[in-house]
Amino acid sequence: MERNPNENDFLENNLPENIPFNSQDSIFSSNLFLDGDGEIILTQTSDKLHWKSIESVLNGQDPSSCFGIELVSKSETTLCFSDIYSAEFIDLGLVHEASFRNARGPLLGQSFEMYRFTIRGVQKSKTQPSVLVPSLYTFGHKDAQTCQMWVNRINDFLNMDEARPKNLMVFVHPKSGKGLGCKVWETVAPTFSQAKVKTKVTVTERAGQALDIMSSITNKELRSYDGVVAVGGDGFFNEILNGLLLSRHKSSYPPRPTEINHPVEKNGNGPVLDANGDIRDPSDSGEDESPLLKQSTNLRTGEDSCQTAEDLEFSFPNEKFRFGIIPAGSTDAIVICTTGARDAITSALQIVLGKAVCLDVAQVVRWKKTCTSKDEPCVRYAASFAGYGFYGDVITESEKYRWMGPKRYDYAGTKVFLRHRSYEAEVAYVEVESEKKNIGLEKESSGNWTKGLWSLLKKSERVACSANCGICKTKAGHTSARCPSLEPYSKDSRWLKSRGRFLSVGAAVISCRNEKAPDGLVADAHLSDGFLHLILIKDCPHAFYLCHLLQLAKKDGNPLDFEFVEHHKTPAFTFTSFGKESIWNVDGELFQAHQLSAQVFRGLINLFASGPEA
Ligand SMILES: Nc1ncnc2c1ncn2[C@@H]1O[C@H](COP(=O)(O)OP(=O)(O)OP(=O)(O)O)[C@@H](O)[C@H]1O
Repeated sequence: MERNPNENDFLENNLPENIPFNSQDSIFSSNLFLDGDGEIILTQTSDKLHWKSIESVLNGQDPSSCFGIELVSKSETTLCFSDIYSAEFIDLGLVHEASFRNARGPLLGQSFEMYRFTIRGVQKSKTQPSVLVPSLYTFGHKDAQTCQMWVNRINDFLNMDEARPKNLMVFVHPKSGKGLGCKVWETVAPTFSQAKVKTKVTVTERAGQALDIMSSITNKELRSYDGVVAVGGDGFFNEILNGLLLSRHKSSYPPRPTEINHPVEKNGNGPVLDANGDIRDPSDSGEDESPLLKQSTNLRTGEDSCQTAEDLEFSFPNEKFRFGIIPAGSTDAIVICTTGARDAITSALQIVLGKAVCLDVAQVVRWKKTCTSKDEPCVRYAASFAGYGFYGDVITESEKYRWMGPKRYDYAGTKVFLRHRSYEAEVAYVEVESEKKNIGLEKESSGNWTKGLWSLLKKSERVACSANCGICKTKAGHTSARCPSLEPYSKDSRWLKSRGRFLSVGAAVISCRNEKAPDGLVADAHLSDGFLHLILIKDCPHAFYLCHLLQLAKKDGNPLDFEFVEHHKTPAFTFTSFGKESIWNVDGELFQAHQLSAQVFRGLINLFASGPEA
């Protein structure tokens, strides 16, 4: 049937009988021209756009292959509104008919001059399900008004979606990773303008600048934004997170190590129970509170605070205000764990589409910087990891070689590994009921450096975090940032203690997947499970430690299934060093602490991300 592409007409109530649309679903339909394809019928339903080639509609056949010639385009496409981020009118121009592909390559079809509009959406990469790829469709019609009407209809839909950001603060770290921070931003900036998201961009000139801006911005101004985006690495994200939380998150601190009076001893042979455990409620901190601790309590109750009532309104978790990360760093573990990919475009698309995922955040409180310094609490928030010993030494060493870029971690890691130092320390952590059975199993299978039965059971129980993760969504749990009255642990919580020589002490908030450790340090850590995954690596022969590191570097490896490795899921722990060393690594940044404690706040922040695809 010969059709003139300029004879576009509305087909609603006028569709030929053989058009397989459910007319009840169909809100609106038009006969349009799709660039690179030909005439189509575009239909809008309550949640998607759908188009079908007019040829296939009229002839009831699929024209994607004809006489051995394969059409480049598919005859039928569906685009959910949740996957669309832009619709734009683009005036008069050429629109091309379907191109054919034969053995010699694509052949161009006829072209027509028409008014046009574009729709931009996303689709999953065929090879990597977590990677999003932008898609662009150009439609044509002889009548400008028809094009404009479609653009308005689609934009009305997109504007109704309150999850999508309209106004964002963006911080770009130009020297991040390989020094490509600005280039990365230039690559993704068009996505934000296409999606009509306003951005206030600051390219940092020094370390600490983003923190200063985030902490000094008034809450009123902050509320005019839908979130803040870091273009950089984990350390840069950490700086922004701290800038926002340090002055605004209201909570009492976890107890200091000296407050854990009678923790249950655990000398590497399973726990020894002590009925006299007396743990003070951290909110009853007593008279010897430091000024900072007092300030925190005041912030919580609102008493004697220098902040105005308006300032107090910016609370956490905050459903509206989200964080975003566009990866440009050396490790980018937070991006990999929250999007499943290390891809700037994927991150940008997830941001403009308004995806959301909750993230646990650890509050790390340093009580003593060195063994001789005075008690003075100093707080840092961590979104991925806090570690001592090996991890602290690697970060200290790697800072000397920042000029090497991401390779500095390999070099520093090798140097520190060859030194094979261990550190005397004491760690106390809150026992979690559901974890008791694991400790029992661990004890039963002890006696070997590897854990035999225990490792098999643990491996089969592993559930990695993924998009729409059931574990992260469970409301029940020992801790919830959504309910500020709930502390991560209670007055009755029992603390267990481990003292000895450690190669490292680490607490992972998330799995910490990265390109060097494909499953992360803790494969079954979740974005919002409400746990710190405490990993204690006891002093062991050099070769055994190497085995642990090799397992860490392997896909489906078992880095924690060694007798010298303890893994405890806990909402809080304390740490005291018994040597001179006191270097911690908090989200990849140096933090000197001789005595510290940490607690996790479940789902404290929201991120523009959808979680990794399984
Ligand atoms: N303009 C700047 N010049 C120097 N340092 C900066 C600047 N802006 C930010 N920083 C600091 O640089 C540190 C490292 O940044 P970032 O995390 O982006 O890079 P990275 O260390 O290469 O990546 P990763 O943390 O993923 O390993 C952060 O602590 C950040 O505060």
